[in-house]
Amino acid sequence: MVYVPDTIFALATAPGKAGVAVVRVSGSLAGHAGSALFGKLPHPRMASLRILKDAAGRRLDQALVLFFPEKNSFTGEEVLELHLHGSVAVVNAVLRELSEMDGLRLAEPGEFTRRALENGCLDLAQVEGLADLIEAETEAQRRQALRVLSGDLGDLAGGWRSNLIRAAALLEATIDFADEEVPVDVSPEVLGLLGNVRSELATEISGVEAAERIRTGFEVAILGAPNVGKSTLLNMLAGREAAITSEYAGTTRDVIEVRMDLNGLPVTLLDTAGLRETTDHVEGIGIERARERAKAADLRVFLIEQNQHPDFQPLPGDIVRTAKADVLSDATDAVSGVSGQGVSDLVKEITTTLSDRAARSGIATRERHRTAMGRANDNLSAASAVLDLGPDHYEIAAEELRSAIRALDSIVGRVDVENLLDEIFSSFCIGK
Ligand SMILES: Nc1nc2c(ncn2[C@@H]2O[C@H](COP(=O)(O)OP(=O)(O)OP(=O)(O)O)[C@@H](O)[C@H]2O)c(=O)[nH]1
Repeated sequence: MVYVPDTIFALATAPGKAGVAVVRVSGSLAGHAGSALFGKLPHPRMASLRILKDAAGRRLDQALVLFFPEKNSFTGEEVLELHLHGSVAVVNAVLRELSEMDGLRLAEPGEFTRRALENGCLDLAQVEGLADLIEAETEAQRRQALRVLSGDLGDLAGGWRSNLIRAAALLEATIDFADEEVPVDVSPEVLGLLGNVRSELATEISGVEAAERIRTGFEVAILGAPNVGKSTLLNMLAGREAAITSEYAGTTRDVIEVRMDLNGLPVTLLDTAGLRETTDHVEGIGIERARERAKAADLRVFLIEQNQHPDFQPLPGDIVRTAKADVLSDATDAVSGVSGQGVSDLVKEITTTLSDRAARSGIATRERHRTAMGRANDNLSAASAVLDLGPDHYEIAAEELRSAIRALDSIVGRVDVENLLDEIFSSFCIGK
């Protein structure tokens, strides 16, 4: 018997009051469900305004409906989209009606996308790109996610794969004809192919860290002595009173985090406890935390009082500013969280520094990709090393190439990823 998956349905838009709410149905009974709700199905992929009715013929809503035939939809299955009036009551009534139809059930989180993957409409990297696109809050995140969703990583891995398959084929041919006189030495060509793939892998591997930062956000820590004005500056940057400020030194004790969009870059600003020697136990813990978080941050902004020597060592690339520019006679390189003096300049410098780092990102965006590329790279370096030992060792080199191909295949989900799927899809919301 052929296994037919259930037909699933869910609200695809955010729950709550809205102008329009979209309910999506996917599976072999999607068309049936549509006919039951509003009669004849519209032309494939053409919007049509219909009256939806329940089984007893009572009106549920007037809605724009779309029908996508099998193989011509996001999931690869028949898909029905109902663009309803976005009220809780309308959505609930339609979901209730669908749940009463035979063979239909509510979708699990990410189940639509999972079906798209299973039906070959998306590869695994694209699924990750889609998850990132839905999470995207800033321009940099949107652009990066869209690149992965478009399949660029799959294309790149596909190119490496073809090169490695050609290299493996050359080796296999030599192995198969080992007893005969082989006129050509294949190792230069094989080494050339491996060299190209390895250098591209190295570039991509080195870009993952920056890409991860774009995904999860850059951390910028504001540091300085107590009372120098760190919290006031953070509030000015955040545009709201995120941190408590006061004239008492030692006000900020724990690390305060504010997420913001800094000219398209996702940034988490950290306000930290003022750095000083203290006998106060709780303040001491805060200062220790401040130092640790600041060390791990992507960038540090040091605020110093005029004419005071900081008792800390900025790292290369860190930003140093004199505090309280508004009360200084010479406000060069100074900033004020009270008057706003120097703030746009500071924002510009933070943005430039982080943009330079963001520019190092490649197409691969996750630790999972880095691990797979790293494994492939190790296999290829092992293969290159044994190739130099002569044709007797080609068998081992070919095995290393096969392992490298398997590692690269895991990026797009061709192999070895069953155990990852639950983890990846659990981060999706229902209806996606
Ligand atoms: N004139 C002037 N006063 C400021 C400025 N920034 C902060 N202050 C004042 O300095 C005092 C300390 O400000 P905070 O922002 O709480 O300083 P902080 O560095 O976060 O202090 P801790 O939490 O103790 O580490 C407050 O009374 C602020 O009003 C500034 O740019 N100009």
